[in-house]
Amino acid sequence: MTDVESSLEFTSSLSSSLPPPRTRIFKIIVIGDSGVGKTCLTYRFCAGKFPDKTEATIGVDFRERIIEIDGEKIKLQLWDTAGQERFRKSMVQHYYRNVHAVVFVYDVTSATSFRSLPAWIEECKQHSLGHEVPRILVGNKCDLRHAAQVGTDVAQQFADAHSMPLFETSAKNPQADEDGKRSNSDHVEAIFMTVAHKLKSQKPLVLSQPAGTRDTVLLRSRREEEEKGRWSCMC
Ligand SMILES: Nc1nc2c(ncn2[C@@H]2O[C@H](COP(=O)(O)OP(=O)(O)OP(=O)(O)O)[C@@H](O)[C@H]2O)c(=O)[nH]1
Repeated sequence: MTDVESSLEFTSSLSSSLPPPRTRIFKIIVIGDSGVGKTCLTYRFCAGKFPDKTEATIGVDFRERIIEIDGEKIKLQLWDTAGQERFRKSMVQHYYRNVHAVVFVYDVTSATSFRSLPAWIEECKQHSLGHEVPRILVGNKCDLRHAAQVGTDVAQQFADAHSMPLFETSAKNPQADEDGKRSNSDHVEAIFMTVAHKLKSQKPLVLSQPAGTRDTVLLRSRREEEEKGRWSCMC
């Protein structure tokens, strides 16, 4: 055996004895009034489609997706929280524990849901979520443009005032942009990928199973569960 061969053999036996790389998990909470489309947005990102039917979230639903950025697999754990006060009460403390990012959602066809945003921001503040936690603002249901009550300019002003990027999107209908290439469904992807890129530069906070082993299976089985029904928790 040559020196090169023996060194290759050594390297390969070394790498097989090293523990497999671990996947970082990031918890992202999605909040906003009831009916703005939090379930549909998270489902679209994790299951790749608009759900056939939804019901008001009770407590919280979890959805997960593993994505790869710059060669590293990271897991986004989306907490789809209940918008209705009566379904939130017992859970609120859990929502805000160890949060890595927040997605605020309003419905572009509901001025009320937009007016509620300061209250959602205040709730975050009361649970000690500082400005170091990345936050983004999402105006959903853009496929219903004709019924819009919240203009982009007003939403952008609000986003700027709170130092958040604004995305307007539709969890439902991909609509071709003027150039005919991009669509609102790309925005759903872009929204969570933007968050992921921000999180990627953070230190590992929670470690899960080795990448590419149980996580993938877990994700698949959860997707299957999504197909069958809901997977929720009221803790
Ligand atoms: N047209 C349109 N309808 C949407 C869109 N997203 C959600 N919806 C509809 O809006 C309704 C509420 O959607 P959900 O995703 O359940 O809303 P939610 O914010 O999770 O509501 P809670 O669980 O009560 O907090 C459902 O009837 C959805 O089909 C969208 O982008 N376009």
